[in-house]
Amino acid sequence: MAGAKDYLNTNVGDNREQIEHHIREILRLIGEDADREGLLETPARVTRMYEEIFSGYAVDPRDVLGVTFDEQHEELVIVKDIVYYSQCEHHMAPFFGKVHIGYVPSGKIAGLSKFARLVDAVSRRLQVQERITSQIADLLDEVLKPHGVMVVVEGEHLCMCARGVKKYGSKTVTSAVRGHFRKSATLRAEFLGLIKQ
Ligand SMILES: Nc1nc2c(ncn2[C@@H]2O[C@H](COP(=O)(O)OP(=O)(O)OP(=O)(O)O)[C@@H](O)[C@H]2O)c(=O)[nH]1
Ligand SMILES: [Zn+2]
Repeated sequence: MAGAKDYLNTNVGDNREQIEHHIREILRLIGEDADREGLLETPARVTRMYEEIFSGYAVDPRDVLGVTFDEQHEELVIVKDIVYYSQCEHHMAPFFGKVHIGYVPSGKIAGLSKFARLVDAVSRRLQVQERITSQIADLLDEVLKPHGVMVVVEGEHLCMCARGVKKYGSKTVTSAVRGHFRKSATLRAEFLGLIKQ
């Protein structure tokens, strides 16, 4: 199980100046004139974009789930179609899609917005889709201690479209199951049926 140090690394904004400097160097090294008008603000813009797309490094996802409520609803709860945007750790190219989360509470529920915040905290970093999927399942399992959790993630990877094999439109689907979902094909089928609607 990952500890806080595996999640909480840095606030990108604290390194703004150095990042701008290195982006400027990259512009120069790919053959651009970093001083031409159209590029003058680019290092600062890219750095601001990094602050957004890598904002997950400033967050411990457990804090996101910090507020929970005691509630005796021990039936399936699904939060589906949560949009995420991440960067693959191999090429630093975007991949994005939807996350579907189902869980069966065992006395503790989380606010619905917290599932979306959890998705952002885990995906706004360099990632692989499989790890996003299992980290969300493990964090929910750890914090809510539910009877079970199932997570399905759909993703389109630009490193497979814009370059390399150039297979535009192919989708990757990953899943993670914990607790009762592992044992019960009926519960998995109920979850999969409801996320398709
Ligand atoms: N499993 C997994 N693979 C990913 C993900 N994102 C990117 N990749 C893959 O990471 C692999 C890196 O392969 P390498 O052979 O080291 O890199 P490459 O030469 O750029 O590979 P090609 O993309 O085949 O040109 C590629 O097959 C990517 O499609 C992800 O989220 N999960
Ligand atoms: Zn990639």
